[in-house]
Amino acid sequence: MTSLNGATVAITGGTGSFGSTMARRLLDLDAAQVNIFSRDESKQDEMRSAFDDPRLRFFLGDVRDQDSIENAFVGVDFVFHAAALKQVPSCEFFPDQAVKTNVEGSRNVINVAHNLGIRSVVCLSTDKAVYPINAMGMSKALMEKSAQAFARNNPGSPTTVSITRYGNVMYSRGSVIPLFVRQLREGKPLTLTEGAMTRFLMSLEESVALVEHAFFHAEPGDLFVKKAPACTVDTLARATAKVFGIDEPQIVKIGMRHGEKMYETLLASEEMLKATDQGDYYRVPLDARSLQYSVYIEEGDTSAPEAEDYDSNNTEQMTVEQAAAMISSLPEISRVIAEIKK
Ligand SMILES: O=c1ccn([C@@H]2O[C@H](COP(=O)(O)OP(=O)(O)O[C@H]3O[C@H](CO)[C@@H](O)[C@H](O)[C@H]3O)[C@@H](O)[C@H]2O)c(=O)[nH]1
Repeated sequence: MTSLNGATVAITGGTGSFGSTMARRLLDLDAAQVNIFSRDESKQDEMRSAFDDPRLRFFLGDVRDQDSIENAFVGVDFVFHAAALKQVPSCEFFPDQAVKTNVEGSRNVINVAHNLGIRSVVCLSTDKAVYPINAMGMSKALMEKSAQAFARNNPGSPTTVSITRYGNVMYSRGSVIPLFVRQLREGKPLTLTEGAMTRFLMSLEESVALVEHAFFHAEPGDLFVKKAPACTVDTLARATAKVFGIDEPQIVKIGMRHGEKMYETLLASEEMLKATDQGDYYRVPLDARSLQYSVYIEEGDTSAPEAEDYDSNNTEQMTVEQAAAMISSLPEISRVIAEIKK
């Protein structure tokens, strides 16, 4: 199989922002069947009626429960694993829950895929997994490690496990752009945590293309990172206001939230050293050195070269105009503007 045409694909967390965008893309690519696996029956119901496509199948379950995963994975060729606890504050308050879903749940997904001989599993990760300071990022970092350890320890597996790591996806559920839009519509000031904070910005549509690439081209344990521009939160607030014709928005400063960083890193300098530049993204191959204890201790990497990391401060920085152009191209923004005009 060299394309997704005619393929059966399972998406864990399939009702989320990423999962449902991927589902739409797969249907457009003529996938034979797309299995949506998630916990929330009402979101499944909404998605069922919004898509109205018999190729979508819905499976209730939880990545913490292997039996429920198996149900959804029988006959599947590819898995996109997007199910996660991803809110920084909730993981901060309930870190053990983040471990159960993001670490143990991911391991279950990989194990079931391996047992069923599924061709490829792509695990969704985040820049918050790099030099993590909050429980969400730490649990995602462990998910990445466990995916890589699977690849290292199971060279004969029929299943290629890889990782795609992204920065902030614009307009994803619960994120800051829809919040700014709501505040603008209600005539309220924009709440700014810390104006100088920077974030990578990318759209869901461009992000899912990398998952497709990983399905077909990943070597076991590969990590793919989508390159993206960034901007400060102040620029982001002004750009969102500009899209609605407001040049000087009212802004209140609320201060940094629990577990936040001033900037995010998509690739650590150590990863950057091994990365190959593939145009729109970087590929970091698995470090497949034997972890046999003496080799690990006595034969480190002697080259000790230097590299910079790839972070939201040293990537391309957008101006208000550039960020506004990016925001106004989002389908959600067109919908809001059409609603306002009604
Ligand atoms: O009222 C607010 C809320 C947020 N921010 C700032 O806006 C930026 C983006 O915030 P948000 O959209 O909440 O995203 P993050 O907290 O950066 O996390 C998102 O982006 C990650 C990828 O980096 C994903 O993994 C997470 O699931 C997702 O919530 C941050 O600098 C916030 O400090 C404000 O200025 N005002």
